[in-house]
Amino acid sequence: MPNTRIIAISGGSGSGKSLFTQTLIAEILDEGLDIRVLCEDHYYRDQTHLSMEDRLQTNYDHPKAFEHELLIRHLEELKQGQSIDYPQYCFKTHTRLPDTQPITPASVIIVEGIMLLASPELLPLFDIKVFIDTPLDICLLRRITRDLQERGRSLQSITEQYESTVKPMYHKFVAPSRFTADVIVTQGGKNRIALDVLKSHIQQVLK
Ligand SMILES: Nc1ncnc2c1ncn2[C@@H]1O[C@H](COP(=O)(O)OP(=O)(O)O)[C@@H](O)[C@H]1O
Ligand SMILES: O=c1ccn([C@@H]2O[C@H](COP(=O)(O)O)[C@@H](O)[C@H]2O)c(=O)[nH]1
Repeated sequence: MPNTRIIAISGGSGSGKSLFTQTLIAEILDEGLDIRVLCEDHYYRDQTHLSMEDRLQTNYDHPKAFEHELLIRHLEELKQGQSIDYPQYCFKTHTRLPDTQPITPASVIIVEGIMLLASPELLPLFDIKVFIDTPLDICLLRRITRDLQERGRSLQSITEQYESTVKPMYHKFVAPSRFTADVIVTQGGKNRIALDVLKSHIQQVLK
């Protein structure tokens, strides 16, 4: 697909990346414009060969936890006008699901995820780099609620994982990656002005 634009939306876990992205996508689709979204989470490595005990030891907040090779290949294929088999990931079992979902190319693709801007191999693919800058204590409060409700987690496992990997990896990888961003967004997924700025950019590309 000639001139495909790829927009990366990154930030800490619980910063509001998904809400921001889903709000943007819904408003663009409402206008009848065509756009795709890929979540970096779907590219967590397949761990079906590991026991549940071993899967619980994985550091999910390290760039190596993601199969970025596959994400790069998929973004390149979409840019070339080819469809991809989008992986599906289960947070409860910490591994890929057997089924994939076909995704067809579009002129604008949004990718969202924690390590997108912390991974030098991905940066050249992005036309716009956005960082959702939310204080870590707010991220944690949101993550607790979400992980209890949606990701089958206990409060104890959330707090242990936060101390052992989420917080240290945030400081090591995610926070410094904000300096690679073109746009820094405060107020999480509800920053109306930032949504409007990106929306008008996307409208210009698509119209
Ligand atoms: N500005 C905001 N105000 C209040 N709640 C928000 C805001 N941004 C996001 N949330 C909520 O916080 C939770 C985590 O946001 P989410 O977008 O899933 O984060 P991420 O994708 O960065 O992990 C969700 O329940 C979402 O609705
Ligand atoms: O199997 C898994 C995979 C990931 N996580 C945690 O998820 C977040 C990233 O997802 P967001 O949607 O950005 O919150 C990451 O911080 C991992 O710790 C997991 O717990 N288990």
